[in-house]
Amino acid sequence: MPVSDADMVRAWTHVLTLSKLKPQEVVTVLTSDGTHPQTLRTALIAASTLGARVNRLDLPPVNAEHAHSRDSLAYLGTTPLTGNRAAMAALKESDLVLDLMTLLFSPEQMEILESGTKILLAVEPPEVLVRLLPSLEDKATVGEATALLKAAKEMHVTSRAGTDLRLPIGEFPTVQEYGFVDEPGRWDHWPSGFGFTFPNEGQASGRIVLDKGDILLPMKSYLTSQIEMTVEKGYVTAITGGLDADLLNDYMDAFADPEAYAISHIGWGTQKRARWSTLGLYDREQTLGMDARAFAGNFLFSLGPNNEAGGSRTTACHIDIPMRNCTVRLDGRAVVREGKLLVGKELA
Ligand SMILES: O=c1ccc(O)c[nH]1
Repeated sequence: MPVSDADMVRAWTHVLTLSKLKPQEVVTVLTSDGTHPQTLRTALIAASTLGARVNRLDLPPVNAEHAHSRDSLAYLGTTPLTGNRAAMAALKESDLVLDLMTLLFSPEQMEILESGTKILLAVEPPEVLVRLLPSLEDKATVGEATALLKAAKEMHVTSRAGTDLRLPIGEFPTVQEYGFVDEPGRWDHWPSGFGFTFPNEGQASGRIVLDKGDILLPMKSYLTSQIEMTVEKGYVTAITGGLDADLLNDYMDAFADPEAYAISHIGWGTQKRARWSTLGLYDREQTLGMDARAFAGNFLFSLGPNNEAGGSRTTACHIDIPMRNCTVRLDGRAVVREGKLLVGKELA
């Protein structure tokens, strides 16, 4: 559904206000060839109207010779900022970077954040951005979830399909994604609504059974057959099943990188306005699939890099896998039960 410029300016104004943008602060809008023109046009208007000093930094796309998908999260690590001192200097001198290109999981993103610059990623199409406008309630819900994560020593994920995955945690920080950047040095993604951490290096173990309807990203596919993964010492050591498993194995083989099989971030969706079924209503290249990552009650895990949380793995291959109908326990206490997000006294 098209979105009017007026609605998108109002949406940007809402998000920039939640991000505590002040007059005279420097905002740099980071763009590349895949940037959505309406998202860019309305970001510039909203930021300028709020009194910010607004720059635009347009960088050429990279990785075309490697990536098998045009999804901006499919091939990570190197970005147009790699080795680009002038661009890095401009971004580190900015108070806020609106990333309409995708720096996620890049060493450069971490370096910019360490300078105190805030980064907000916004690459979903305007109608998804407007439908999943962030709120202070989202921040509170994600904050409750990550507070439980922070206090826990082990995440244990099970399902009727056969998943039984043990994930010792505590070595890495938790990450909150609630859609705006209200503190210096913070990164976030608009739209979102989930929290996560990373398993202690080399300690994830057990079995994951992806069931029909679970989602693979960046494939943007709903499984029509089960995929079984064996997890040993933090890595997926076997991926078996039918055609869906063959397709995943073939895609991951292309990276020829054993680090691609490491368990990366682990958490669950808390966004009640996102839905499991939404991905099926979009063409593959229209969306990153953030509804799939954020829908309340999913168990979201990923394969590949962990540099986002200070880990040393920066593999280019990144697979996000939101699962339905899982039970997620933290030190024995359920936070999600058979795909239903538990809140308030249900968490007892
Ligand atoms: O917002 C995101 C998107 C992808 C990802 O793997 C984590 N967070």
